[in-house]
Amino acid sequence: MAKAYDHLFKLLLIGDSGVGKTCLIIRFAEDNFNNTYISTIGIDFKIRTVDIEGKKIKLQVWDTAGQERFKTITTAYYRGAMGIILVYDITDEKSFENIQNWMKSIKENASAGVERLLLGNKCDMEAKRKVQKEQADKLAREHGIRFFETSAKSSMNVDEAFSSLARDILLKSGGRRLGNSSKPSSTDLKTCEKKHTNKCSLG
Ligand SMILES: Nc1nc2c(ncn2[C@@H]2O[C@H](COP(=O)(O)OP(=O)(O)OP(=O)(O)O)[C@@H](O)[C@H]2O)c(=O)[nH]1
Repeated sequence: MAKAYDHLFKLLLIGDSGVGKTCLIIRFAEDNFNNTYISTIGIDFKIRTVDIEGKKIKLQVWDTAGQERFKTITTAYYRGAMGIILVYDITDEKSFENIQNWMKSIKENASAGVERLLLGNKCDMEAKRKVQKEQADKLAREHGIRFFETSAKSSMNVDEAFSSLARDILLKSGGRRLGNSSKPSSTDLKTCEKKHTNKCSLG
C-alpha cells in the first residue's frame, strides 16, 4: 500500500503557561477554538498532514505544559523535535521576556540543527497589546529565525506559521531548495512583515 505521506516532521511548542500553545495546535489540527483555559499536564500531541512543495508532510505537533513543575518531563521531548515553536502572548510582557529563557532551554536540550520559529500569539487582542511587533522582529533577527504574530482565536497566520516551519525543515532536509538558505534573509523577513502587517486586529 502506498505511504500516506512523504515525510514525518516532529514539531514542539514551548512557551509560558497560558500563551495559547494548546489553542494554536487545536486551531491548526482541528480548526477549532475554545475560550476555556485548561492548563496542559505534561505533554500531548496532534497530527495534521499538509502539502508543501508537492510533498505530503505529516506534522506530529507536540504540546508541552508551560508550567515550571513539568519542565523535567517536557525538556525530555526537545531532542526528538525537528522544529520548535517558541510562543509568547502579545498582551503579556513577561511571556516575551521569558523567550530568552526558552531559547536557552532549546540550546541545552534540543538537537543542534533544530529549526526554530517565534510566534506572538493573541494578536486579536490589539487593545491589550504590551509587546510591540518591532521588539519581536528584532529578537527574531538576532536569532536568525522567522517570526509571525498569530491568533488561535481568529486563525490569523496559524496555517502560515506551521507551513513556514515545515517548509524550512523540508528545505534543510534536502528537499527541493527555493533559495540559497533555509534561514530567512532580511528580504524574506521584510516580505513576511509586509504580508502580515495590519492584518491582525480584531480588537
Ligand atoms: N483572545 C485570544 N485568546 C487566546 C488565544 N489563544 C489562546 N487563548 C486563550 O488563552 C488561554 C490559554 O490558552 P492555552 O492554549 O490553554 O495556553 P497554553 O499555552 O497551552 O497553556 P499551558 O498548557 O498552561 O502551558 C485560554 O483561555 C485560551 O482561550 C488567542 O489567539 N486569542
